[in-house]
Amino acid sequence: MASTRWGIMGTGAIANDFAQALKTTPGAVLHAAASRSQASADAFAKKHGIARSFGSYEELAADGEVDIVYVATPHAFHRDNVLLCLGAGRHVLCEKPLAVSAAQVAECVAAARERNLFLMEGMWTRFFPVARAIRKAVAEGAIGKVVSVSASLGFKLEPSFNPRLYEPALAGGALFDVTAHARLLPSGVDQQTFATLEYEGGAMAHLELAAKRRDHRETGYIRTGRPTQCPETYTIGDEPDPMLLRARRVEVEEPLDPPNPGLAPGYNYVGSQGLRFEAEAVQQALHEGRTEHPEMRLDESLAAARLFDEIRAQIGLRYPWDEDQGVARLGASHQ
Ligand SMILES: NC(=O)C1=CN([C@@H]2O[C@H](COP(=O)(O)OP(=O)(O)OC[C@H]3O[C@@H](n4cnc5c(N)ncnc54)[C@H](OP(=O)(O)O)[C@@H]3O)[C@@H](O)[C@H]2O)C=CC1
Ligand SMILES: O=C1OC[C@@H](O)[C@H](O)[C@H]1O
Repeated sequence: MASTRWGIMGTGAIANDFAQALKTTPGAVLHAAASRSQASADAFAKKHGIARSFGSYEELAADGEVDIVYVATPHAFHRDNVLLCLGAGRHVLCEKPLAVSAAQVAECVAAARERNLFLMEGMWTRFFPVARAIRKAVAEGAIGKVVSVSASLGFKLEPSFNPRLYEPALAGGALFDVTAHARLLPSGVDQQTFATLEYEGGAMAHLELAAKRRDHRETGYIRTGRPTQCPETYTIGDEPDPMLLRARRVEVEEPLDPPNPGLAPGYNYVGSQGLRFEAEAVQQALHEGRTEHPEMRLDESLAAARLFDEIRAQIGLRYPWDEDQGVARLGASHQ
């Protein structure tokens, strides 16, 4: 297998995990790491056996021997970091979200397309064997037509765990950090309504009102085998219901190595050993001369960014740069 020289931008928690995962990725070469400080870059490079270390992101972007840069910085900087790399002629894999507004994502996508460079948002779980097996089963009609998907993902994110999550200037908060994984894109508002209700005392209810569903049999459920971010077993198909005559349920299992649940040694985040599937997929796309990955297209990142803008406008979640980006004010389009 041809090799791919990776450059890692940022030396935080996920950068560590990605470097760790690259060590188990066939064809991956840990070529360079960059930090805002030379000392951090050196320490990171030493820990992971990386050949080159740079004390600025600009130096990494300028390294012509880097095949692709993995951007692992806080959300608020993704746009600038991505544009820096693309501007220097580097392919880019950027952690989620690709950027923090639709306008910013559009800038990144335009820059990549103009320069004919590879760009992908790091939706890592999409490349897990189990996720691919689910998509295949659904595409083959194993559970019939899916008309409803609901996703739920939550963590107890303590400020002490990672302060960036509480920092507006770094685009902290659950929307960008966690919702980015769920990717529920809007389709046909007349057909389905999702409502979230907040009760006195803080309780919340999530309702799905479907006007199009013809019969229960066509409802697709995806259940995870275990309560963890990266399950290895999913059951897809109908909700268990004694009234169902033609239930179609399929169990899809693709164990991780080392297996979940739990933190694999050397990693900061649960399931991060699975980052290697994403790295491998990106490498293959590069070797095929692609500028987008067919399983994680840029149009999808754009659509998700528009959805996030909309959610932010509706819930009044404002970030410091919104005035410049034209992100709608609370209620501006919903009064
Ligand atoms: N796929 C997944 O499941 C996960 C994805 N992520 C994503 O990865 C990205 C980084 O998250 P994570 O590694 O947890 O974050 P960390 O805070 O642990 O690391 C971010 C790194 O970015 C660099 N950085 C640049 N500018 C700043 C700044 N102003 N303040 C703080 N750090 C800065 C720092 O590296 P340096 O000092 O070397 O420049 C820092 O170590 C986010 O986009 C996040 O959503 C995170 C966790 C899991
Ligand atoms: O993407 C993520 O997944 C795991 C979380 O703990 C983390 O904060 C988030 O960035």
